[in-house]
Amino acid sequence: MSAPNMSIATGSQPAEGVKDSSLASPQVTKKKSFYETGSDDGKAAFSGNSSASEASYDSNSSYLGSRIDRLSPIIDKLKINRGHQTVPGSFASLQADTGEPGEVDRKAWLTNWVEESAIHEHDSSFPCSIFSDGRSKVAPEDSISSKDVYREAYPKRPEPARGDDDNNDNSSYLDTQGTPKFSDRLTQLGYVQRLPDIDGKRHYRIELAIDKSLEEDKVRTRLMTISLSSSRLSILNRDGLQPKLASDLENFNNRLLEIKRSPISGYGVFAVCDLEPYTPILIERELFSASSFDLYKQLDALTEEQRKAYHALHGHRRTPSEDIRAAIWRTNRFSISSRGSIFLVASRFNHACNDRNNVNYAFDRAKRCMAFIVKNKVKSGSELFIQYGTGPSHLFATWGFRCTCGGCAGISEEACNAIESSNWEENDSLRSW
Ligand SMILES: C[S@@+](CC[C@H](N)C(=O)[O-])C[C@H]1O[C@@H](n2cnc3c(N)ncnc32)[C@H](O)[C@@H]1O
Repeated sequence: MSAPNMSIATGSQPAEGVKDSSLASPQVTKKKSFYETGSDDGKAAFSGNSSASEASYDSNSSYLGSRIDRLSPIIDKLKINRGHQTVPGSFASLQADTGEPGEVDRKAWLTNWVEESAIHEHDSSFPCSIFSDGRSKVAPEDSISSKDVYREAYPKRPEPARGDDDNNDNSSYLDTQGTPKFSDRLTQLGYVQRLPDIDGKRHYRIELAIDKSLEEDKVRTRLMTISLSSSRLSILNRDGLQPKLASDLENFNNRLLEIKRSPISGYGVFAVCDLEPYTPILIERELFSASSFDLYKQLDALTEEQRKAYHALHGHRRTPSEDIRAAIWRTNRFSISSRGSIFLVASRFNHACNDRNNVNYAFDRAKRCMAFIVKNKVKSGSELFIQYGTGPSHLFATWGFRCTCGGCAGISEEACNAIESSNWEENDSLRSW
């Protein structure tokens, strides 16, 4: 669809504050700089001399309340994109035929460059959103997109302009019940400010308020990005050990999985309902991460309750004299950047070889949490397995157990003896992920 009268904010003029009356609160009682309400991240994002960052707003506004982390000033990045003719991804734009700012805000949306055309800036530059991590472009997987903002701003897509047949499809915005898809998305339109016309075209500054919880809502790993608000999970152990978790660990149940005794060995993790492929079943923050050099220091830093939970984990001693604290760490750690991280619930996953393991996992470095998803359909009551190592010999040499998963041939007595007599060569393999 082309938008012949669309114009993009240049941001070349300083923002004077919130001009728009419906996106920001009409009753501006207190003007406040974004520096005051943003998180540290948000502050960093505004460390440049963007005039937009000086914008004032009503901190009590439902749109720009304290949940808002930062605005995305359009202006700085114009220089970066100067001279380019196209940019992939989304950017802020305005719908055609807007009038006064009051009208503009209702029609403003983020639009996708690939899908829709827009009029370039007079200097061929493009407005972009700025993220606190310094990116200027909106990646396809970012939650900030035309549809997000659009959905936030409008429960229903407005009627297309007369004669604009291309614009008649709500399917990407609304689900079969007519309610917005992804309504959990939290991107919000900040405000729109009319600037002086340039070359007879209307010009606006558009600022996007990105809800702080937008980033917090996502768990990003190399396998998947999970939107917490649309998942049935929250990050377990996010703020330290949950009360009662140490004592309840052995009965843990998050309505997708539970810990209980396993026919394979000790405790295991089991599906409590039928699970579809790729269902996230557990997102758990690490209890701590350690190397063999600072393990005891990390353990000393745990609370009493955390330590109790740690000591309840299974620990395989390689020698009778091995310190049980080290044995527990070696038995349960997940390898992350050459350190070993402990996850209390995830420590109960048993291993299965070959196709028997049905759970994948990957780490979100920013949030320090491991996300587990099922690989294939899993029946309620089935045991959930991850893969620790490459086969029975490796498992025995590294963790000292003989695999009984049923998915492999196991390991013979002779092979075990051979490994044992090789003097338990120091094998520091970690479970990889
Ligand atoms: C990280 S723990 C897993 C949970 C453990 N079953 C428990 O009770 O806490 C690893 C230990 O579980 C046992 N285990 C895990 N997978 C196994 C398998 N496939 N066959 C036999 N034992 C297994 C071994 O004793 C291993 O050292």
